[in-house]
Amino acid sequence: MPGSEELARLLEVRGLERRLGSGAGGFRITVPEFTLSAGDRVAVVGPSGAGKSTFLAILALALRPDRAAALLLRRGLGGPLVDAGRLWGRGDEAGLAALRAGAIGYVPQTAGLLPFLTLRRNIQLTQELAGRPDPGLVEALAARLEIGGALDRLPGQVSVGQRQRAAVARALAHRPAVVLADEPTASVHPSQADEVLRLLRDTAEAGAAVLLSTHDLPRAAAAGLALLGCVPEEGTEPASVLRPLPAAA
Ligand SMILES: Nc1ncnc2c1ncn2[C@@H]1O[C@H](COP(=O)(O)OP(=O)(O)OP(=O)(O)O)[C@@H](O)[C@H]1O
Repeated sequence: MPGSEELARLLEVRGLERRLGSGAGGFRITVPEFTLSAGDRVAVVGPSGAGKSTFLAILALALRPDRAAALLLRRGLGGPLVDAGRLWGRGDEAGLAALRAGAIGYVPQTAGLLPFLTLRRNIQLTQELAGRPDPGLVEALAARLEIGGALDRLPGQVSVGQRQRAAVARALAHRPAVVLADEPTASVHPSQADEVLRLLRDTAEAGAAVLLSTHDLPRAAAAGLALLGCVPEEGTEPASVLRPLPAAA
């Protein structure tokens, strides 16, 4: 019988590797072991170009790993751990799409909103794909992220910060088990950045796991996030490894 710690585990990675490009112009990222459980809040930190976005894109199932001894995701507490590595291996695009839609909320670094849909429709999209419509939650997220007045505008008609906050709302609107946010506070005003972090904290307290990347180590540490380092490795080619870091003093 699995223990309660195992049942709370929402994401599990072991022996993961991905290479981008080749030779001196290439890059390799390795993740020996990484897990996220319900309630976890983790910040990936590291220098620019160290591989934070690549790591998040792999976990979001947007980028295929070259090798993964385990890449497991759970759609929610009580559900089974699904082997995404096996889905990649057998080219099961429908299975991967269902796992992305049901388990993951992803904020890409450049927001990734569809330009021909209003902010409201962009946010509703994750609810539709997951089969969890909830117009009240769209309104509540928009109000909290201060984009309520912009919901019926297109992404091209709002500021970069408003687009980024809409991307955060879209990633949370379907109540995913795992939230992956690539620098979600990079383009927003400092007071709104704190509110984004509070919203992600509340999301974790409601039973999700939250992993974000950031260059703002002081804000992440002050918000009580655990730190995961994307650490450049010495060697013949540019490479990084993901390792837990001690809590910042
Ligand atoms: N297609 C590619 N071919 C070769 N190298 C690539 C490719 N795409 C990205 N890279 C390299 O992979 C490394 C990791 O990039 P990534 O965007 O994941 O870093 P990051 O830590 O998120 O950076 P930043 O903090 O600046 O956003 C970089 O050194 C980048 O130059």
